[in-house]
Amino acid sequence: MLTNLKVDPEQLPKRIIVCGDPKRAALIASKLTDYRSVGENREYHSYAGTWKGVEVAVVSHGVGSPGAAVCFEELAKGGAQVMIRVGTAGSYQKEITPGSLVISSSVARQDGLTSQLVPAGFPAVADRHVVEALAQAANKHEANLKVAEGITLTLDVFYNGVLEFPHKLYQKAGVLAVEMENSALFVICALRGVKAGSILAIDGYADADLLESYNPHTEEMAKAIEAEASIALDAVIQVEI
Ligand SMILES: O=P(O)(O)O[C@H]1O[C@H](CO)[C@@H](O)[C@H]1O
Ligand SMILES: O=c1cc[nH]c(=O)[nH]1
Repeated sequence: MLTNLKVDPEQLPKRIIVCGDPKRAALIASKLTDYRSVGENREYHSYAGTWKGVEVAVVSHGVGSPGAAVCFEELAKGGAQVMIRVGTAGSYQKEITPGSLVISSSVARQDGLTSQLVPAGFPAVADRHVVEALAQAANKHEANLKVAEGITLTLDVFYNGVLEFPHKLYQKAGVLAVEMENSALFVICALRGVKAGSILAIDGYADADLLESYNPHTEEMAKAIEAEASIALDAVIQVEI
């Protein structure tokens, strides 16, 4: 039994969609045929079912890299071979508009978790086959969906304190968007031999005052999350394992 997930590895498919919000996990799982809960503990809600005839799991990992890392490590221990994160992120670039999607090809590691796992020079990169599968699945999705691909940032901070966020630097460097768990996903999957990728729905501009403006509960976001979920499910069954 996986200790924190409380999932029996025998019940865990090798192709897994991960996402922060347990309610999003339930929503994605509801798209599967014969979906069932295979475990529930803390923020970790796990489901299994089939997508187009292939066994897939959907697991929530909560907010922030440390808690998410526990989830990713246990999934790897449980036999995961592909993990795709279906997340949300704030945009750094004017043309990456709210409601659009970003496929993260690699991550700038500004989280505390991975710096306690690997040296500073260790890269956080998605598996190229997963990136390709996501790009192809996105291409086949509805024509007017905006999808970009590139470098994203993982931070630990969501609401600011007294220090400046590094937003302007990363914006200048061409980073597309910021979120809070991809660094942990890409590093842990690289260490454990799991193919990883991530697709993110953009919920606004990250350099706005989030305490005032953050609202991921809009119809536009529901549509974007629905689209990224279908794209990720199509991609996760395409990758060779
Ligand atoms: O929507 P999820 O997948 O949780 O991703 C983003 O949303 C949360 C912040 O609200 C953080 O977990 C961030 O990474
Ligand atoms: O980490 C996150 C997630 C969504 N939106 C943001 O601005 N930041």
